[in-house]
Amino acid sequence: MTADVVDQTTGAGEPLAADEIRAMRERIDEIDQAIIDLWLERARLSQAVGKTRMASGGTRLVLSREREIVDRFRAALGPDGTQIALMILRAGRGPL
Ligand SMILES: O=C(O)C(=O)C[C@]1(C(=O)O)C=C[C@@H](O)C=C1
Repeated sequence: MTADVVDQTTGAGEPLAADEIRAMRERIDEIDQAIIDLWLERARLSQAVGKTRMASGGTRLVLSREREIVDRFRAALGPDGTQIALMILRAGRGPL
């Protein structure tokens, strides 16, 4: 059953629940920003590694290293981890 008055922004049916949800959302927003910042920092580092390697006459990619990264994400997060790792890698080195 739905409460008589549902808070529009949180979707909660009671004021106390709405307060709790707002507090948890604050932390969720902080975490999301940290993920965005780390994502961008990692992409910049990945591009710098690629430039350094290619300037030294090396290869654009190191697939054994990519496999290691995909394996780590899959071991920690399951099948979603594989997808996340592939997106993270693409953000740095570009599409294969
Ligand atoms: O670690 C490297 O050698 C990188 O170039 C970085 C990175 C990555 O984004 O993690 C990117 C491309 C390579 O194929 C492997 C890994």
